Amino acid sequence: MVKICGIGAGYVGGPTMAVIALKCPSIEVAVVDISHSRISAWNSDQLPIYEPGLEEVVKECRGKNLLFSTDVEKHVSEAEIVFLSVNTPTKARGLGAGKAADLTYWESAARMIADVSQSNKIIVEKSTVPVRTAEAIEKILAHNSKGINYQILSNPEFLSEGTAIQDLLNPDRVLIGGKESPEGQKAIQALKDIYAQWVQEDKIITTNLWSAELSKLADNAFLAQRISSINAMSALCEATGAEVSQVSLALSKNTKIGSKFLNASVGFGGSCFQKDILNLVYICEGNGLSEVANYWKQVINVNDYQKNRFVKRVISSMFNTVSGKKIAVLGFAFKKDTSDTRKTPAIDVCKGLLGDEARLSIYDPRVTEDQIQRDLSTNNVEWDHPIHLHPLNPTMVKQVSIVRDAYEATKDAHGICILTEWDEFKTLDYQKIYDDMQKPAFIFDGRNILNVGKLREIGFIVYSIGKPLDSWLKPEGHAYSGVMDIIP
Ligand SMILES: NC(=O)c1ccc[n+]([C@@H]2O[C@H](COP(=O)([O-])OP(=O)(O)OC[C@H]3O[C@@H](n4cnc5c(N)ncnc54)[C@H](O)[C@@H]3O)[C@@H](O)[C@H]2O)c1
Ligand SMILES: O=c1ccn([C@@H]2O[C@H](COP(=O)(O)OP(=O)(O)O[C@H]3O[C@H](CO)[C@@H](O)[C@H](O)[C@H]3O)[C@@H](O)[C@H]2O)c(=O)[nH]1
Repeated sequence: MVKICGIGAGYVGGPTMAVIALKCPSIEVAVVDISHSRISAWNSDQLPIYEPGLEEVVKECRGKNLLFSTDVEKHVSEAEIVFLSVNTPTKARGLGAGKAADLTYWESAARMIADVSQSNKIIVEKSTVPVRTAEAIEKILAHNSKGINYQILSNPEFLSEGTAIQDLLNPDRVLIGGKESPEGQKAIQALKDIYAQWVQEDKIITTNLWSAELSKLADNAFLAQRISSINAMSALCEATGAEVSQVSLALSKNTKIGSKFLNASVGFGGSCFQKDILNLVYICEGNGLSEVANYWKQVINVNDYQKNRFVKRVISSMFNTVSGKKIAVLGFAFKKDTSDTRKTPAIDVCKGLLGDEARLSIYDPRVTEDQIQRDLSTNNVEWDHPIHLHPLNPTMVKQVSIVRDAYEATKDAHGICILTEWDEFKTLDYQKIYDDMQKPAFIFDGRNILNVGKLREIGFIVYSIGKPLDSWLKPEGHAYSGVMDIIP
């Protein structure tokens, strides 16, 4: 039986390797991680991450051709192909801090591979890495090769959280970058053979290493750029009386533009977009391309502007202060159908409201109390490191209570902020919620999921991103005096 090993049992490594095991019963798949808690969760009924369909895939394969282990060295040494899916967060300190990718986890995995290998291996970069990282890993491996031949491939992952299993089972494309040498081509073919078990051949694209590495950064930059573009339009809609969902609809019918990633929101979140764009900016700067760097940096600036704008809107609408007022926060995950909170806009919005001394009552159907408290008490640069590497016992944020349902969160509240588009928020009994709130009762819909007309009929004062303003709310230019930016 062919043995493969996935290093890193996170959001990418876990689901990706599980789907390979499902689709390739003749391959033995070991998923390894340095985190004991993560591995024991993968071996339990409570998987460490929530993804629709994941549990079924894991249950189908675990104990047959899929195993999870902390014995990293054993499984790496036995494998013919090693997939690297370790985290590559933004560097927090030193050269390139705040922009460059932190390759500490990546490098330590590469050194470990060099130490324990006794046979030829194909090393597959699944993590998102700066362009030319394959060169660095090759240097580490070559320095300690003991005559072993390593072929490095770049095979970036394009899954989205919340739809990871669907995306893995039915990808738009699989991208494999490798060397043009005969050995490189042979390695590409070996990886192609795995994907070909369930992906149509014409969807498997092969390129050189650097194109594959850069394509992943470009992909995320283009997606995030669309969201910042529509979010920028949402501000203009509010100023002019246009409605952003109507503008999106009109744009989406242009086949040259297409319909996806045109939902205006409180801002994009997730572990990838900001980190990968910052990395791209850093690489551009390093290559002397300051205009290109500034172009992409603007995508993040608009995202920060959108989050700031939202907080200022809440505070200015509520008589320029939320001090001591109860604000219900519905949704904390960075998008629906995931428990992931990395870089969720909810963190910045909540911190902004806390900065004005609001009392927050937060409800999210999937995110734990402990996670929310950690996120609100941890400083920004540590967010995208894995949870189990965060400091223990963070200081609890006192003005925050985390509750078990939306009705409890909104009871006696002065205002509601919708920060994640969970389906259940669309069907709440808003009449009951209104009756139980302080008056005037405000709703700030950061995801445009609610029926504004119906809410106004009930009596709410409503703000919905990019929609015509309630007569109560002032146009933007006049609304924000005296309220500081939450994200400098
Ligand atoms: N999350 C996504 O949706 C997504 C999608 C596509 C690509 N990516 C990229 O994939 C990579 C992984 O992302 P993730 O979200 O799965 O991260 P994650 O933090 O969920 O998982 C990474 C895991 O790697 C483990 N790890 C770190 N160093 C290790 C080592 N030396 N040996 C063994 N295990 C080690 C960590 O303990 C952690 O469990 C990143 O580069 C990310 O940019 C993520
Ligand atoms: O029209 C939209 C679409 C998304 N979002 C927000 O953008 C963020 C990212 O969403 P999404 O891209 O769906 O989720 P991710 O799991 O972060 O997936 C992105 O990041 C992954 C990691 O690199 C890539 O693999 C995927 O292709 C890429 O879509 C979330 O906060 C969404 O709410 C919007 O505000 N408006």
